[in-house]
Amino acid sequence: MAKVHILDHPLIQHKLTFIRDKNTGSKEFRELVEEVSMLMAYEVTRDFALKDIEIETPVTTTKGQVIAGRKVVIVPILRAGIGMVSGMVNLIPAAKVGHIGLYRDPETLQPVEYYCKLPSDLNERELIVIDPMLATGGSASAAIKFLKDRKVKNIKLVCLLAAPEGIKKVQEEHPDVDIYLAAVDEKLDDHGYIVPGLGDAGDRLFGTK
Ligand SMILES: O=P(O)(O)OC[C@H]1O[C@H](OP(=O)(O)OP(=O)(O)O)[C@H](O)[C@@H]1O
Ligand SMILES: O=c1cc[nH]c(=O)[nH]1
Ligand SMILES: [Mg+2]
Repeated sequence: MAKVHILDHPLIQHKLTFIRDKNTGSKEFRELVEEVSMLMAYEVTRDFALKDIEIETPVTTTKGQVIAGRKVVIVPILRAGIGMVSGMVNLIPAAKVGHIGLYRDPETLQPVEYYCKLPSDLNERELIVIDPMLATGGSASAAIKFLKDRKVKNIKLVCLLAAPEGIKKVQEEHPDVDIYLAAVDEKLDDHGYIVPGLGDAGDRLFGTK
């Protein structure tokens, strides 16, 4: 079974509190989501392998370590996942970015696909799927299945908040995918919103209703 990593770093938890606050406006919300995503990228890349290289300092020759050619694709689930891209790309600048467009039907809560653009060398790369919200898990699970159908093997899922239902669904359907979260919330409400949550992540990022 894949691991669930809760990233309880004080900086992440501090910023998450203001992300949750309904009085935080779109500008600050966007900035905070970017900052938390960057901090999360730091943990998500912790298992990246290093290789030794020789360099010259102004004083002498020495060995240094660099990341061993790990190729990454960051895949935001549109729309809300877009809010996490810049923070992730800041720390993994060589990453390509693929997009999967899914929205959750408000009646059925089922994911509906409307867009896909992925790099052609997808299956030579490690994939990091990003979306602020893991609620029923339908969207994340569908996005991961979509990628696996294209023969991708190494996938991680990074979300800000999750409900226990969403974690369970992804773990059951994709036991090979590690999940990285800033927090696990209590439950879903009758409309499939995470409680206490942060509301509609896409609407708060983009100022829509
Ligand atoms: O786990 P689930 O129950 O599938 O819910 C989570 C999904 O819902 C939200 O997207 P939404 O459908 O609101 O689309 P948006 O990003 O365009 O706002 C969120 O960003 C996830 O993609
Ligand atoms: O709480 C939730 C659940 C799904 N999508 C959101 O944006 N928020
Ligand atoms: Mg939304």
